[in-house]
Amino acid sequence: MMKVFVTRRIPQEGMKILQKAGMCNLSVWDSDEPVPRAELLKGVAGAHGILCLLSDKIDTEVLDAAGPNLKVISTLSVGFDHLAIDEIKKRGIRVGYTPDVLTDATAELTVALLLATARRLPEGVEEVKNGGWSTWKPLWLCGYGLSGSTVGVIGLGRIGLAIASRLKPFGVKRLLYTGRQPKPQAQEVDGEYVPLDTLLSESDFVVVSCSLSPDTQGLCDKTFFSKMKKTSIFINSSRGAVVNQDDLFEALSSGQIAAAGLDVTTPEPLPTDHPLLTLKNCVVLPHIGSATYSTRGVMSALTANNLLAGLTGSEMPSELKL
Ligand SMILES: O=CC(=O)O
Repeated sequence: MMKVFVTRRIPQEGMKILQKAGMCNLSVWDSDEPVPRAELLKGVAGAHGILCLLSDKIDTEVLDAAGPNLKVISTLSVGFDHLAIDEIKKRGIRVGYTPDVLTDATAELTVALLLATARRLPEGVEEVKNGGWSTWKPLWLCGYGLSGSTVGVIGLGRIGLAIASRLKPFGVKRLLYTGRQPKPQAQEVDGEYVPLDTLLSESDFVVVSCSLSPDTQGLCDKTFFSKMKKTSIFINSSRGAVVNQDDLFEALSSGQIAAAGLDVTTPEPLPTDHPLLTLKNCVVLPHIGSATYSTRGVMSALTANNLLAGLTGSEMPSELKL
């Protein structure tokens, strides 16, 4: 039997696959809350496989605690910035992740967040509840629309492209994008590859959909926001650390940009007394991009199948090329 540590309660689709395989000695941190670090270090000792989440930092200390048996780390996420990839590669450990299966759900959520932010839905809902809705007023709760607008996507990967193709039918006039290189798939959305400065100065909506890497860490800072229009909206559904949140707070409170919608923050959860939460023009969601019942079930199954393939040395449905 192979020893497997699962760092959280996960949708049953994945657990059933692991149990049915009959080859795993399963140990599960059976809670909806994250495993404490000390329990993680204890739980992985001698493990052949680790099934983890994006909230578990898998670094040298965890790899050392697991020891030489460790063959595979399978993460229930498309992002892998929580994994010490260089060290994992050096040790010959394989990594499974969950691309593609969460693209639609995450793109949908990003569009919902963009519309909610641009049309000020949370503020409107609040006004209805607190009696602020006195009558129909021509100048009240006005926001910004997509029709005739320019949208800029930073990182036109799987999710960025899915966001762009959902936004286009709202009447978007120009779709700009940046990234390491032009993408042939951009044709599907008439995307124009432009320098970042052009994207920032011409877009009415700036949507961040890139992965977190040393290149993108802190990319959205004071200089970045200073290049955006005063009427433009900033949306991030990738990773919180792409944004300098102090600079974002400044840009939002000074009127440098119109509004921001974030599905990701640093840290997560964002403390309830965080300055960003005092702003009416900032909509913050609790990292729910992939949170549909069906998507989470499919992610769970894929994570389990990746893990099993890693344990048996066979081809993984979704292996991260290291
Ligand atoms: O953020 C979510 C993921 O990486 O799957």
